[in-house]
Amino acid sequence: SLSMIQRLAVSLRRRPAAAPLGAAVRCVSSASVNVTVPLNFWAGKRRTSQENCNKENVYEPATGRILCHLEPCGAVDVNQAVKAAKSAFGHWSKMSGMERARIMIEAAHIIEVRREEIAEMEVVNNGKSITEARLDVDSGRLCIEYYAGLASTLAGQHVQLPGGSFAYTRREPLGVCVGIGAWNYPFQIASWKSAPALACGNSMVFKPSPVTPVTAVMLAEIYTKAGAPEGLFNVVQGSQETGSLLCHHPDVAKVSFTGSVPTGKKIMEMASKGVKPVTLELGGKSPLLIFQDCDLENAVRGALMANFLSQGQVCSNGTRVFVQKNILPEFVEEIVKRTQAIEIGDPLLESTRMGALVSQPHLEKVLSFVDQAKKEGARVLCGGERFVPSDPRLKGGYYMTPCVLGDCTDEMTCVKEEIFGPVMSLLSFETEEEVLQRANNTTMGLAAGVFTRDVRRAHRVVEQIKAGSCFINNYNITPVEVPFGGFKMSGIGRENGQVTIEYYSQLKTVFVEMGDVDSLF
Ligand SMILES: NC(=O)c1ccc[n+]([C@@H]2O[C@H](COP(=O)([O-])OP(=O)(O)OC[C@H]3O[C@@H](n4cnc5c(N)ncnc54)[C@H](O)[C@@H]3O)[C@@H](O)[C@H]2O)c1
Ligand SMILES: C[N+](C)(C)CCCC=O
Repeated sequence: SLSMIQRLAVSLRRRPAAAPLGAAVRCVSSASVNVTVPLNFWAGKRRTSQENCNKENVYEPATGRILCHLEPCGAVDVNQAVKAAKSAFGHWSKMSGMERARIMIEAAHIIEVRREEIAEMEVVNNGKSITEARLDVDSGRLCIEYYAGLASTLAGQHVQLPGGSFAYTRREPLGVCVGIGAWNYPFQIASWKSAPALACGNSMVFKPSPVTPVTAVMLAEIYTKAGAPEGLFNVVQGSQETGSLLCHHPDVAKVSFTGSVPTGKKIMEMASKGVKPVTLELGGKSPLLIFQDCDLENAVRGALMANFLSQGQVCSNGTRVFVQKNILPEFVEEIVKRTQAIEIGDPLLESTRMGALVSQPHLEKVLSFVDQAKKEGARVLCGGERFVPSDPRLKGGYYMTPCVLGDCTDEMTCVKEEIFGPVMSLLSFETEEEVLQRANNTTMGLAAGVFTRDVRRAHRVVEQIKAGSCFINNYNITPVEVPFGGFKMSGIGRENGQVTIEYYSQLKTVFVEMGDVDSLF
């Protein structure tokens, strides 16, 4: 039961703290870190590529400096990683759920001990604030703890058949699973994918985004240190070519992908060649519905959480903020005031609430969405401009001021397309029926939010919203105990929650005959 595993978790916590691993970096500051260790990892060790690849620059978003070089994996490296995962699968899949749980709980414990170090590296590689990075690390750890708890509960069913015969089902792992991640939550995504996969007895080869390759390798080291068999969790670096090699590999049983809709379609197409199941966690353009009977203070807080976490680079963001006409002026005044007060700057400072966007090209893309919105008639109520911090070390960083766009209409590009930056679009509405129709008028369906004090309205509205995660009087919380994933083009399958066990395992039915074969021949 869960309580038994919780007791196990507590008993492991009482053990002495794990010693920091080799590549530990403490107390970093922006512009001070250079990552020189190899970033590929298979069969229990960090590895340099065995191929003559062209190294790619990886940047520190806060400063624009080169942080490290990435060696993309080609076919030889990918084969090595998959071979290691296949070998580890043989051993891991034979272990009991309790045995697997023990190692996963130990990994969670090491993450807890190394929380600050992992969070700092996430900041240095991604640009988000240290405050948020700590929460991401916690979410990764909690996910591993949660699935450790479920590992020992995996079970089949016994079915009585006539004449004393019976059948039973076995819940079995799939084999080598591939995880492919986006750059916005590098450590959290690697944890959210590996935790259910490993709990079910699978092994994994994970490919992070080439923009943020650093922290997934730390997770690989942690699993190894926790006692996982060599090859259980491997990391191969690279872009499309590496991802494509993984999806097509004959020894890969499943692909779990987090990223954009266009790439998700390609992943599905590649996986279909081998009839491999896919989990797709894709983009969104989610609506946030603010009714006049809401608690306005909470609605403003919700809208800020729905738009500005991680510099607005969040798949589930509620970027289409529909506000009921009567409260629009009051809402605008408050949201603009609070948005202008967001502290932008060095993401490693405790006071910073908004760090740097992930890359120079991405910053330019987001700013061009703001320009386009202006051309199409939206009014910039605040922000939407490049920001240069006063600290000379940060002058080359990728900062912008968070933006609120007023006078938006449903046809504008800023309202139709995922911007993936700190840009909130405000839309006015009059009736519940009208706003529901407009909210659902999108090809995406990842999330949605509603702020109202009317409990009946709240449930009536979420029932009609076509989205995988609906928030009532809150936004962008993702406890690992509940499923997360999209409707429509926002994805297939779910991450987190008990249901994800089904996406990383398969049922075998065994028929047992207790009498003679009743042959027709
Ligand atoms: N639903 C979710 O849970 C979730 C979470 C985070 C991000 N996202 C989405 O991710 C997007 C932003 O992330 P991104 O820019 O890294 O996305 P992306 O689609 O460009 O890349 C995602 C990953 O796919 C890899 N990739 C790209 N082309 C590939 C190919 N042909 N074959 C195999 N792999 C390939 C990339 O190297 C990267 O690792 C946004 O649309 C966002 O909404 C969704
Ligand atoms: C933890 N958040 C902020 C809800 C992010 C979920 C993952 C999507 O990008």
